[in-house]
Amino acid sequence: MSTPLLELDHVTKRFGRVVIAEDLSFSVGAADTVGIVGPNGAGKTSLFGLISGDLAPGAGQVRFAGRNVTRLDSSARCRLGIGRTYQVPRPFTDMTVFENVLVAAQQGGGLRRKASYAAAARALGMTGMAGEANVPAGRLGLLARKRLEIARALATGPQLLLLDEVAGGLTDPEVTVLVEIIRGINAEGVAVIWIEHVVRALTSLVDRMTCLYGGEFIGDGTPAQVLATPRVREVYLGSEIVDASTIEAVLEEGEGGR
Ligand SMILES: Nc1ncnc2c1ncn2[C@@H]1O[C@H](COP(=O)(O)OP(=O)(O)OP(=O)(O)O)[C@@H](O)[C@H]1O
Repeated sequence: MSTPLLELDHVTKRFGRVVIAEDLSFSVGAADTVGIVGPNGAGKTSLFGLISGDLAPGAGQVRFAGRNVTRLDSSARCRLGIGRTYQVPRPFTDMTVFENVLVAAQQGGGLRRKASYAAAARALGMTGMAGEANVPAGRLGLLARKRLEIARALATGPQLLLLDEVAGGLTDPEVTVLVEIIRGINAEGVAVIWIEHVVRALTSLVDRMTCLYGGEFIGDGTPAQVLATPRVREVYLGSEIVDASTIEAVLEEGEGGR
């Protein structure tokens, strides 16, 4: 079997008494699509921090493309091919869309002038933002801001793209647009790990789903398998984020809801 693109090996992280990651082991292959669900405070964004290098684990190892990256910071990991979006995007609002993406290609991806322009243009093309290249980022609507956030991550040239709740706040048709953009990125060979509360968006894309709760995985399998897991249903029951009827509807639509 080929080496997975990403491997977490018994990773643990605590902030004082708060357990963020408890002995997590997890692997993702090249071009895989993995969805991560879990209630608020489950440790999902922190998991991204551990993968991207924004957080250092207390114990365990993170490997990327067969290399131990545990001690590398986020900029070094980004240059190796781990790109991420943030739950609260912070574009440079006075800069144009193109300039924002160019900065990501140069600062995040470490690309030089000509290559950075090409990467920025490609990222805008893949996210459907080419027509807004000269618009100041501060003037964008919500969907365009989400596209820009993805374009910024894409411009760094990732082999692995971490998406943190990019569908939040969008209408159903907008979510569909976003899913198609992500599908297109994945079709280019980029592995995607997507944290999302909008379960329907996830189930329309991912092959595999995991559920995080209290810093532990309580489900890992196809979306239908995970959503049918009693423990997963239990933690979501009464949740305002994903109600039981949404899970039922996804399950009724069949394996993965696709
Ligand atoms: N720097 C920090 N110091 C202390 N506690 C932290 C820190 N960062 C996160 N936490 C705590 O760790 C837990 C997990 O947070 P995290 O943001 O990873 O959860 P999440 O699953 O992404 O939640 P949400 O769905 O609300 O975004 C929370 O209890 C949070 O308050």
